[in-house]
Amino acid sequence: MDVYKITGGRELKGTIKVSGAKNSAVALIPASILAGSEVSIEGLPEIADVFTLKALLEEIGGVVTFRDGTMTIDPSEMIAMPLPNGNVKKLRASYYLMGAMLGRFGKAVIGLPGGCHLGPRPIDQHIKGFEALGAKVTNEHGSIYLRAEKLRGAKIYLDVASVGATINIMLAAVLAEGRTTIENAAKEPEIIDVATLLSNMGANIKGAGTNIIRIEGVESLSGTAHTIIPDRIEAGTFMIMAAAMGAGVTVDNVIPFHVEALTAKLREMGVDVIEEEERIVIPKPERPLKAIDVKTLVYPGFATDLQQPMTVLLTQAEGTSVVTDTIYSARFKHIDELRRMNADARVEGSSAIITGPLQLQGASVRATDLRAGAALVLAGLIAEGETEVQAIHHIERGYSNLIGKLGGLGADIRKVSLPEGAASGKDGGNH
Ligand SMILES: CC(=O)N[C@H]1[C@@H](OP(=O)(O)OP(=O)(O)OC[C@H]2O[C@@H](n3ccc(=O)[nH]c3=O)[C@H](O)[C@@H]2O)O[C@H](CO)[C@@H](O)[C@@H]1O
Ligand SMILES: C=C(OP(=O)(O)O)C(=O)O
Repeated sequence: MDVYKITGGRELKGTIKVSGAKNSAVALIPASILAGSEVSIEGLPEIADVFTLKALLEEIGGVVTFRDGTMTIDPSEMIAMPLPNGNVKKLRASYYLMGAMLGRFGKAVIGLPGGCHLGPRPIDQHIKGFEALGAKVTNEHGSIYLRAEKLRGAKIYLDVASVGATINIMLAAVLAEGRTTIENAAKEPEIIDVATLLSNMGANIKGAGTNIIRIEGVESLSGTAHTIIPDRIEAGTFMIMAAAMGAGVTVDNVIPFHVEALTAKLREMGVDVIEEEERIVIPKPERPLKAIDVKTLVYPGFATDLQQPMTVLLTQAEGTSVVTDTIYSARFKHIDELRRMNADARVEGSSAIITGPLQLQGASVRATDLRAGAALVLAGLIAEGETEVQAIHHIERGYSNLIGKLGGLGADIRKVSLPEGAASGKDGGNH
């Protein structure tokens, strides 16, 4: 079993480079299924979710290479192979295979997806969209079966502005006959990135990034080359780490506009955030930081994916902070682990209440999901003594070379392989 061991208390200093966006990557790779010829995507992060999607494309007959962050995918020999089990269960975003395979083949069988356990993660809006386009959708023995004689454009109103449903409906609609309108569409930057790839493949999409997306179906799509956007959540994680332990940190390869909600909140805490064209500089913050309230919202609001690392930073702020997650109200499993590390934090309904500042203490803790893992790494960087973070497979689904990147800033963090059952104190099992 692999764990991260962190000796806390070291200042972070220097430049840290952000990788390509996980939440774009996991949609761009399935989007390649729709092309008639080779697609290449540059700047992909080397994370478990990307390797799993590569394996899934190979399972359906894709010829895929992945070197130095560039994936080339030849989709021409792909077939509508059912994918009820195995790799599809390893990530939430395997649900994008539904839209892409339905669009290309008029059918798909995809096992219900995995991903982080953040409470219920329904896909009813995806299904509503597929049905509106003319697909018959059934759930048989834990797999979603999608079949369509012919997909026809439709007007679809999303009851919730879901990123996943917006992208999945775009994937299914680009080759459908006629016009599709997605109303109350989500506006996240990853949606624009996917629409850009599809447009460069020959799709006709207007309005991505606004709440109404219009798609005119086309006959066919062809291969293209695309460079992925930077990961705003990874960038935000590093900004929060810099606010907590930085002595002058530059976060490189970030679109400052994408992290504005976080920037505003850090400034409210008293952290100086300097925005440059593709970089953000955080000089050593003055102490004490101020307590603040945070509410997660759909983009451009404060991202739910940054809520967990933010709660750790707030243990270092003076006063009481309230963090409310309106997207995933149960995304607080890391709070119990933080309490083990001496944090004064508790959960009430969909909020975490944190009082600081308190000296965190190293402990053996377990990542319950991806961003909980990043939060615990941050807690380890702050804490006095050694912290062992278990279940790091969650972290490696979404952060590329985290150890190397933080080590480059001066953190004392290493990955250690322990014999099964040898982790300190707690069990390290999978969920
Ligand atoms: C709005 C938001 O912050 N979305 C984030 C969420 O997206 P993720 O794709 O997980 O979630 P969605 O944006 O699809 O869903 C947002 C909300 O709508 C609900 N829902 C979704 C689909 C559906 O069919 N029915 C339904 O009720 C969800 O339960 C959730 O409360 O996590 C992703 C990865 O962590 C992030 O990239 C997204 O930015
Ligand atoms: C929860 C996340 O990932 P996923 O939706 O892929 O589980 C995340 O990116 O924070």
